[in-house]
Amino acid sequence: MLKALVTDVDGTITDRRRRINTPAVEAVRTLIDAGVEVVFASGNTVCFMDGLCKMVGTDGTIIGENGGVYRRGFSGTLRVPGDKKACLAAFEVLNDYFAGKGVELELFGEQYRFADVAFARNIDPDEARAVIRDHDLSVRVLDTGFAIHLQTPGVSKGAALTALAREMGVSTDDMMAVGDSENDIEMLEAAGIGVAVRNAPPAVQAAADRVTEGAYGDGFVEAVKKYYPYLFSR
Ligand SMILES: O=C(O)COP(=O)(O)O
Ligand SMILES: [Mg+2]
Repeated sequence: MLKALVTDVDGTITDRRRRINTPAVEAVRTLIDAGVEVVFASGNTVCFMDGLCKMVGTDGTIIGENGGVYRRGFSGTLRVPGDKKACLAAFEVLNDYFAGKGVELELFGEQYRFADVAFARNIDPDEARAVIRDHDLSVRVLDTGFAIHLQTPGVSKGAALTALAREMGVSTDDMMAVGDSENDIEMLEAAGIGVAVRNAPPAVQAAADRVTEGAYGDGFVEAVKKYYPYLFSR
């Protein structure tokens, strides 16, 4: 029996422009009202996630900053496995490199982040990876389709999911995870059932147990209805 649903946010319960998919919100509320725990897992900041949890109606259990932070309920202790200093140092290296090519990097919500660094997708992530490699930096470059993130190794939504499952007293086998992007791969692998929505790139689809027919929020709703048919039979 699936006791918890862990879902990515951007690209999974939104459309391609990041507008929330309202049937996806309704599906989440149906799960919550039936006693299924719903966890949002995102590259976004804690404050963004808190607003989302309040307005959708979850208990505030979150994985944020690609697993760089996680928390059980609104009032739980915020765990911070990520290392923002290392990510910021790597960002400075990238910033200098791209400035030399006349390209300015635009940070996203830096003052609200505890663990990872996010910036606009106006550069090629593979070029950023090569620069990080050349400088021997121990930092991962993640492209979510909405932003580029820097994160320390070992930190992922999947690692946070495993730690959170322990705090929740739920086995990861009893969890379903849904996602759309490379920052979701470890989470899709860690959960008992991993579902990729149709817009996910091939490597993400390959990491999933199932890929939906529909894309974005429509794919999310399809997955929820598939695994919880009894909640949607009327
Ligand atoms: O913050 C991002 O870049 C993407 O967020 P997501 O993990 O909810 O897709
Ligand atoms: Mg996403």
